Amino acid sequence: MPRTALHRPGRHAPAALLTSLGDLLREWLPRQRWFAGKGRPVTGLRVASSTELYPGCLHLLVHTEHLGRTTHSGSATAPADDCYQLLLGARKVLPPRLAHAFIGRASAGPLADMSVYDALHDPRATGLLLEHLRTPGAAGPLLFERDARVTVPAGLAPRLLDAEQSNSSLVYGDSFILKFFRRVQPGINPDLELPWALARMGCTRVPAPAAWFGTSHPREATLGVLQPFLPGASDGWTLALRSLASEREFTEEAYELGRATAEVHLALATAFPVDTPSPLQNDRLAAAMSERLEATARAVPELGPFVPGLRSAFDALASLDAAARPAQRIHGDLHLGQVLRAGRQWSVIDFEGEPARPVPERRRPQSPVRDVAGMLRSFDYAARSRRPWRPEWAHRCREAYGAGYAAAAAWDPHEEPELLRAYETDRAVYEVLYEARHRPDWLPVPMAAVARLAEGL
Ligand SMILES: Nc1ncnc2c1ncn2[C@@H]1O[C@H](COP(=O)(O)OP(=O)(O)O)[C@@H](O)[C@H]1O
Ligand SMILES: O=P(O)(O)O[C@H]1O[C@H](CO)[C@@H](O[C@H]2O[C@H](CO)[C@@H](O)[C@H](O)[C@H]2O)[C@H](O)[C@H]1O
Repeated sequence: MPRTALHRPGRHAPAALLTSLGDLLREWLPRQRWFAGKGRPVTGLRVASSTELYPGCLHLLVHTEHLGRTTHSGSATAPADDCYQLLLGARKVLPPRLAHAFIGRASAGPLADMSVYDALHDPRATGLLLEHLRTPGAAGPLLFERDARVTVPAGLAPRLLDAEQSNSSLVYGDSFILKFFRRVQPGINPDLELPWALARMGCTRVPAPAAWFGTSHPREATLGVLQPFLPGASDGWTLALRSLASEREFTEEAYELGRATAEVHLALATAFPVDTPSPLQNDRLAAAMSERLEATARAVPELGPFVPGLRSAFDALASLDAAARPAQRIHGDLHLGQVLRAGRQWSVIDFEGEPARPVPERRRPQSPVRDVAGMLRSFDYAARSRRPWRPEWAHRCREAYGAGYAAAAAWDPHEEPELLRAYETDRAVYEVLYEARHRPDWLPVPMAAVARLAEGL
């Protein structure tokens, strides 16, 4: 995957650029949906890499520092230092068609008196990104690579998706979609690694990466992945809400979704054989889940009263013998928004794992039950996100999903009730923290599940 390229810095020294951009970014970054440090002021900013794609278009990797944060794993005030990928434009006069992308006017430094904007909204900049992906090679520390068997036509019109996302995505001519990772961590991103390996195995459940780019400086990291765009596809969340609104069943779709999940798991187990398959240690798993529960309760006080009830799910897991299913590579953040249906075929996307976890942890083999629990929680999310609540709808989806999974995998996740309950509980706890940080209005949705799970229901 990403090879090493020579580092050629941009025209302006990072420290000088910061004079122009520091104040603007300190204010703009925390307002972005993909900004992970919600609720904590940016206390430090550093430009780790700058590459001038053309005069007035800068590719930047920016480190932000915050006051401590509560991590997913429990340490209450871990030092927080995140790295973000930005594509910025700077113009003397911003044309009205880019007004919505305006970040601010630089008052000092090399960009003084220029209007700075998010260049992912600028077809000239995003067109050039596609051109680099079409014609692999290096641009400063950036290295563009492509699957030589795929032809990417020139001149495809770019459009930025306006979905509420953890990253930013650009659709090119309804033929390809480029995921531009926002929060960058060192190492290969599983969202390139897993679909690439699955595609090589002939697994058709995943759009195969056509091209990708990364950086070698300051450390190797994946920055973006181009895949075929599935035209006319709808995501599972939209389809589930549509089914609920029209009081239609979703069991057929859920069954097929179960099959698709199992097929992806089987393919992942083959593509990434675990050298010495050791059974997962339930007591260690339960301890990690309890730790996340405690940490989340510190960050979201509403969770406090439910902690003892929720912990009983982890205690039950700890007292079990080793899990029957060996650990393997999994999706890691499976929910209805991560599956696309085109015709009758479900495809699975976004193999990044839980965005808040460090990449090495996301790449670790885990129980496939974690993914199953993610999807089951998602049926519950859909059923509870609108009134009247339809718990029986979610229940029927659950059953159908398990049956579909068992039909393809020859084992039924419902046969491991303690493990499933522990993973569902852990997922609900993750969702509480996610919603508290990113979408506080949605907090009642996972909290309703928390109340139910704490009662052992
Ligand atoms: N191959 C694809 N074809 C069609 N639409 C896609 C494809 N990949 C992603 N999308 C759309 O882009 C959205 C965001 O993609 P996703 O990988 O989930 O990004 P994020 O990690 O930012 O949430 C999806 O919900 C889906 O609507
Ligand atoms: O941005 P990602 O898709 O990687 O995932 C994150 O955001 C999701 C919300 O967009 C969040 O999912 C939660 O809400 C969904 C409905 O919007 C629901 O389908 C999921 O079941 C629920 O977990 C996801 O947890 C988060 O990682």
